[in-house]
Amino acid sequence: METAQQPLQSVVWAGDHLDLLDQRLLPEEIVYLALTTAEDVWEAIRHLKVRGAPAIGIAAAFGVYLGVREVSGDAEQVQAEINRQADYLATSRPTAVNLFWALDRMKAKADALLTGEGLRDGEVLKEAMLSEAIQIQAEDEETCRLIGEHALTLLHDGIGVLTHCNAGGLATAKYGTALAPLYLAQERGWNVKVFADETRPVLQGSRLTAFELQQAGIDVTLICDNMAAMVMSKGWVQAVIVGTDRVAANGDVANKIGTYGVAVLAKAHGIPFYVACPMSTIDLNTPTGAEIPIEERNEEEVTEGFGKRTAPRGVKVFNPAFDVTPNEYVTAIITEKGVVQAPYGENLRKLFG
Ligand SMILES: CSC[C@H]1O[C@H](OP(=O)(O)O)[C@H](O)[C@@H]1O
Repeated sequence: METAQQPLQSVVWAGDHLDLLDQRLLPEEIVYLALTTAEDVWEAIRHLKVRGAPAIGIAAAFGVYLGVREVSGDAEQVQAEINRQADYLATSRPTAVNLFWALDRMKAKADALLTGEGLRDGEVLKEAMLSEAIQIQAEDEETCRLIGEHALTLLHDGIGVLTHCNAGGLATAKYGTALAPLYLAQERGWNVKVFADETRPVLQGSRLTAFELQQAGIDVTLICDNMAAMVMSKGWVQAVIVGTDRVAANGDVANKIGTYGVAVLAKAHGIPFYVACPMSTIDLNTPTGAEIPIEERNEEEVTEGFGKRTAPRGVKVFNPAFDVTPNEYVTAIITEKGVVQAPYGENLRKLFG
């Protein structure tokens, strides 16, 4: 799926360091940071320089390699450091399961080489970690393309789509999850009108989604989060499609704060609410949304903005970065293996075979 204007890549392996697009500076500045240590990657994830569940997992995978590449010793000594670096990177953010999925995959790869193939050479193991991180990124690009193909079967030429936050190329290896079908629709010459919620308080919608889609030449209208109801009431939206950071085994969906409200509005207006995600975002080990850890972030994200303080000093602030949409509001979950509908408990388990 080649589009005229490909979205910027958020994570780029540069041969001996990681070039990472500092998404905090978008849309005004396009700045790539050269990361050389696991600490650099931890800090980039924590402070949303890189964000979006798949992109976080990809960055963390490279972070494991950056964390062990200077270590000397045999394979067992290097494996111990791999596990230590993975456990450290796992503390950067709590909600997006792709972070833990990617780190577990790096640890499992090392374990398979040592126990399965009897690897003893530490240098070979380090190179295997780099290869695995590169593989994770390459697989995510293909996964997002497939998600786009399946999602497109639910949309049509001339449709109005509303999305919340950014689940585009900036949140993944390329193409995105929720935005993937929009790029594909453009390639097919469809006329799709997108309404992008600005997504307070960090404004991923206005800063990132509106930026990505405008760069791609896709018809996007930016709205404040509190305008979604009116836009739906005017009949301008025929589908909502969002990404997610973790889908529980029963189909409850954790996503950017405000998503639950959009899902309730969609139901109230009889509009389908679709969630697009790779299987790596589906966490069968978390039974329901109640068990998904919800990250709370600094109050300054809420009280500072537009270059000045926008709230009285000392006021109490609640700043959850995510909320959970109960599965009964989810029309379908779109993955690289196809579209999943309720009953989610049974059908998500089937997805994994
Ligand atoms: C394709 S995952 C995108 C997902 O990640 C965002 O969260 P954050 O920007 O805080 O990393 C948001 O929940 C998006 O839906």
